Amino acid sequence: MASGVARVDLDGGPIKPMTICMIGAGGFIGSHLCEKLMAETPHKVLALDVYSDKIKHLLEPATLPWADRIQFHRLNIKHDSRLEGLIKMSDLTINLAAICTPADYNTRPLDTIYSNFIDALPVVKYCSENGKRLIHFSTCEVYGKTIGSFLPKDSPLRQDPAYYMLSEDASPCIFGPIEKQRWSYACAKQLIERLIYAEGAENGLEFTIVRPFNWIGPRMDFIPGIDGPSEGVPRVLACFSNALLRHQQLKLVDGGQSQRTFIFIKDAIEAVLLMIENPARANGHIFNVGNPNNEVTVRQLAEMMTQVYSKVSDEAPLEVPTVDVSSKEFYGEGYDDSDKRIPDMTIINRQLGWNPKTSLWDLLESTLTYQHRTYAEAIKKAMSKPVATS
Ligand SMILES: NC(=O)c1ccc[n+]([C@@H]2O[C@H](COP(=O)([O-])OP(=O)(O)OC[C@H]3O[C@@H](n4cnc5c(N)ncnc54)[C@H](O)[C@@H]3O)[C@@H](O)[C@H]2O)c1
Ligand SMILES: O=C(O)[C@H]1O[C@H](OP(=O)(O)OP(=O)(O)OC[C@H]2O[C@@H](n3ccc(=O)[nH]c3=O)[C@H](O)[C@@H]2O)[C@H](O)[C@@H](O)[C@@H]1O
Repeated sequence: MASGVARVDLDGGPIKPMTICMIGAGGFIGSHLCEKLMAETPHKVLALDVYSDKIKHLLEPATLPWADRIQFHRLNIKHDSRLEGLIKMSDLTINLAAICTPADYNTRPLDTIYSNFIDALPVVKYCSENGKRLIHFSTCEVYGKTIGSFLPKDSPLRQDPAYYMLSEDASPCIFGPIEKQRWSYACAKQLIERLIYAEGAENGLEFTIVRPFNWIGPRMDFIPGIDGPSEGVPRVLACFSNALLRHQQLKLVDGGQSQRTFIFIKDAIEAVLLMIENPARANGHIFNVGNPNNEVTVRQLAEMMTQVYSKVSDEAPLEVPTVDVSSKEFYGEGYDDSDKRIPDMTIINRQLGWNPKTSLWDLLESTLTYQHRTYAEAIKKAMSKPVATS
C-alpha cells in the first residue's frame, strides 16, 4: 500500500483488509482494478483468468511490494472444480469474465449466451450458498435502444431527456427482434442481472451490479495481427487505434451516427473501489458507471482520435481519414446498434458521491500516447515484412 494511513469508508468507519476473488482479472478492466488494489489498498486478490498477459507486470518479479497480496490462478470457469473453493476463501467475488466484443454477438451467439449467462450461474450460486458478497459486471447494453429512437426523426421529444436518459430504476430494456443476434449479449446480461436480483430478494445474496458505459483506456482489447488475431475485430477504440497506427482509414459503420459516452478507465475504477469498500452503500444496488459529459457520435470520435493521434505521434493525418462501411459488411448478418447511451448518474451520486473527471480529449491523449508507445514499432516491423505470394 502506498501510505501507512488507515483507510476509512465514506461513513468514517475503518476498512478491514479483505480477500477478493476476481474472475476475469486478466482482462482490460481486471488489469486496471488489480493495479489500483495493489497500489492503494491492503486487500488481497485471487486473480482468476485463462490469460495473464495484461497483469504480468503485477505478478513478476516476486520482489514487487505487493507480491504476497496477488495470486494468479489460470483457470476456465466453465469447467474447473477449484472455483467454489476460491470463492469460499474470499470475502468478496468480482465477476468480470465474459465475451464482450460486438463482433462476436451475431457471429458466435451461442458462445456469447453461454459466457454471459450459463457460465456466470455457478458464480452466483456459490456466492449465494456460501454467504459471500458478489459484484457482478453487467453492461449498459441491457438498456438496448432508447425510447426516443422510435419517435419520428424530427420529433422535438427526441430532445427531452425523458426519452433518452438511461436510469437504473426507470428505463425499460428495449432489444431488437431475435434474428438480430446482436442482442444475444444484452439479453444474456439482462437475465443474469434478474437472477442475481432474485437471489438477493429470495435468498439474501449481497450483491452489486455494475453497468459500465464504454470504459476505455490502455490495454483495451488487442491490436489485430500484433497481440491478437489478424482477422479479429475488437471494440471501437482498438479498431480506430489499429487504423491510425497503420495509416489506414477509420471505418465508420453505417455512417458513424450512433452516439456513445466514453469514460476513462481510471475514473471508472475509482467508482468500483468505492463499491468494494462501502458494502453498506453498494449492496442491493445496480449502478450506471459512465461519463455523461463525454458524448460524441462515432464519426466525431473518429475525427477527434485522428487529431489526437496526429499530435501524439507527430505524423500528419490522411487527407480523407474515414471511410463509410455498412454494418453487414463490417459485422455480418444480424448486427444492430444502440443509438444513444447517456447514463443517469443520480443513484451512484447519492450512494457513493462519485463523479467522473476526465474529458474525452484528455483520455484520448493519454490512451493514444500509450497505443503509439506500445505498438508503433511492432506495426512498422509487421508492415515492412514482405507479403507471402503463392
Ligand atoms: N470495457 C467496457 O467498457 C465494458 C462495458 C460494458 C460491460 N463490460 C463488462 O465488464 C466485464 C469486463 O470487461 P473487459 O472490457 O475487461 O473485457 P475483457 O475481455 O478485457 O476481459 C474479460 C476477461 O475475462 C476472461 N474470461 C472470459 N471467459 C472466461 C472464463 N470462462 N474463465 C476465465 N476467464 C474468462 C477473459 O480471458 C478476459 O481476460 C465484462 O463482463 C463486460 O461484459 C465492459
Ligand atoms: O462498452 C460498453 O459499454 C458496452 O458496449 C460495447 O458495445 P459498443 O459500444 O456498440 O461497441 P464498440 O465496438 O465500442 O462500438 C461502438 C460504436 O462504434 C462503431 N464502430 C466500431 C468499430 C469500427 O471500426 N467502426 C465503427 O463505426 C460500432 O458500430 C458502434 O456503433 C460492447 O458491447 C461491450 O464491450 C460493452 O458491454
